[in-house]
Amino acid sequence: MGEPILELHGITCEVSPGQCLFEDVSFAVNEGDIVVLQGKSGSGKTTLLKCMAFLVLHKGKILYRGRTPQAHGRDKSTRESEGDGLSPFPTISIPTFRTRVLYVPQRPSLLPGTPRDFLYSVSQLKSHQASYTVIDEDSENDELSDVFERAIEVAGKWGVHAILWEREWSNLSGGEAQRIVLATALSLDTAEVLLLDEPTSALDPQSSAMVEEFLIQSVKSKERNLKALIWITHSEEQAKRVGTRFFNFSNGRCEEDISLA
Ligand SMILES: Nc1ncnc2c1ncn2[C@@H]1O[C@H](COP(=O)(O)OP(=O)(O)OP(=O)(O)O)[C@@H](O)[C@H]1O
Repeated sequence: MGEPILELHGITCEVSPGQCLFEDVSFAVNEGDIVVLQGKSGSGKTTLLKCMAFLVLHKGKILYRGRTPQAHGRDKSTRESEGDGLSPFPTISIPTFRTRVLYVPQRPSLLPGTPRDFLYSVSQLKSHQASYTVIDEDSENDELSDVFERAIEVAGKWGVHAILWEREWSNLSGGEAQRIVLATALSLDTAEVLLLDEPTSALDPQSSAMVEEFLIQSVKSKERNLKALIWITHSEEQAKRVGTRFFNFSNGRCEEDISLA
């Protein structure tokens, strides 16, 4: 097995001073892993995903490809002067790290405009563009329209009509918005790890099965950057269908259940 993609070392999170939600969460995510996170409502699953994406303050260390994102972000000369061995991966910053280890919310909350506007805005962020080989304005536009076509195609396979990309977020159903958010994350194709927060919670069983199968195949595919998933679900059946590793949150701890693997 190669180097882990992501490593959590002693992650501890306090939601308010002195009130620890969970402590000392440690595990490594390897290529091909679909890590299922389960536990009672309020146990801290979403908060752990947000810690992993550096969206919530925490203690402990998170390594991406063997380094903290901050260390990836230090420039080459600084790292050399510190006697730091150089990673074969390009330097990145925290915003770029968040595109490689991408948090996908259950549903978009209060987003303005349409999904199409959203996809174009996200694609144009510098952190996302760092992943593309942009040579000139024409190739940038080509890349954007490729991403958009891919997103429409992926969502189309899950029964989302192309016209919905032009509709305001506030006028989409929960299930439509959920599939569009997921299709956006997949079509951007920047992430090696997707942090999925109950990705099918608003879907009917048939749509849910299509999304599950697509995500499993995307991790196996060598054509895309995606290499692993962290997947929160409240469904035992879904956990068994998709998971390759299983973690449970209970009493402020997050432990792997190796009997299910
Ligand atoms: N910013 C915050 N300030 C205070 N408490 C918070 C904050 N964010 C989350 N919490 C609390 O932390 C606990 C864990 O929340 P979290 O969303 O991580 O749970 P969860 O396990 O994902 O729950 P669910 O299964 O219901 O989605 C909850 O009690 C929540 O109210």
